[in-house]
Amino acid sequence: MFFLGMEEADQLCLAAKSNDFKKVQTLITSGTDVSHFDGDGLTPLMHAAKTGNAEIISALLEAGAPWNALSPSNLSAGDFAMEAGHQEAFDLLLKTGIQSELILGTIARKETKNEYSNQEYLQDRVTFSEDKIMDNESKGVMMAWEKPLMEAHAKAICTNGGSILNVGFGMGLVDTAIQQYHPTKHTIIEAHPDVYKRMIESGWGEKENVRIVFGRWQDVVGELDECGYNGIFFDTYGEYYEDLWEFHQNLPKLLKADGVYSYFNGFCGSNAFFHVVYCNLVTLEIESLGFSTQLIPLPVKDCLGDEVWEGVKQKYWQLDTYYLPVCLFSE
Ligand SMILES: C[S@@+](CC[C@H](N)C(=O)[O-])C[C@H]1O[C@@H](n2cnc3c(N)ncnc32)[C@H](O)[C@@H]1O
Repeated sequence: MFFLGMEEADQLCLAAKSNDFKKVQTLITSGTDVSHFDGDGLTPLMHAAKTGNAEIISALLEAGAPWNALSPSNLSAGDFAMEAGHQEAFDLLLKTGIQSELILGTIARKETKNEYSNQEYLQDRVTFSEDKIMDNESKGVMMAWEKPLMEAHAKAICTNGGSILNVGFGMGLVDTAIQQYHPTKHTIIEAHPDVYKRMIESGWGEKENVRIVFGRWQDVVGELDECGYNGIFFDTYGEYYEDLWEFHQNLPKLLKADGVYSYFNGFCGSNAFFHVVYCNLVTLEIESLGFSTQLIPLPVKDCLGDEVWEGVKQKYWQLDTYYLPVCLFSE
């Protein structure tokens, strides 16, 4: 099976591919590079994930193999395990992904050069067209294909009627849907001056039940009604997981005891496994605040033809299913 003259790192890929645990162990012990990509662009961990060998996967992960390396077709080891239905392998990779994002991801993202995550976005111009808002790098801030998702979010948070809070106006899709449920009070926080100006120009400031709070939610959260909201939705732009987490810490003092919270669940929308890692991460962290989360699958494949992304720099969503979070205080 092993070719004379073959580099040790390639031998490691081959050993993982052929389920040879002993050889994998020997090569790891002799210091072989566990993050090597073979001629097909695959790492030893990807090969092990394809065959589903949990023993080899554990050994590679312990030796520091990167769980988040990507193949030429943008698939990670976790994607391979998921596609092949190898549950144990998938669970191991998921656990590693969650732990690593909790620790290393946070450290890396904190090293941002700006005062806050989306400082440049909030200071630059945005452009509006009928079907999207784009930032000044031609990245989609909000796009019309999300309309059915926004309608579903509105339905979820308006279940009990009453007072509703939305963070991030964008194209006003979720707010338009919220208005259809006739909330007694509808508070909208928006931080971008151009988006705010457009809200005012299009009459949102004159609606009887609407209160617009202009500013970053981080700066205006103290102006909100304590334990006053029956439904809350969060969907900003250019912020990180840590920002969402920071917002979540405010939930217990904003949401009524029987209130419903939801957020745009778009983290890592171009890789199925990374997305699962983030779905789990948010669910776990929000659980520590006393909430249970239900993720409702919504098919989105049909709204997303190639024409949707014409002129847009990044396809921020490439998955077939969107998981809409519905979060409630646990009993
Ligand atoms: C993705 S869009 C929201 C789309 C909206 N859900 C809809 O249905 O059209 C994100 C919005 O959040 C705003 N935003 C970004 N950061 C914010 C912050 N820290 N506080 C409040 N709004 C913010 C952006 O300017 C943008 O209008």
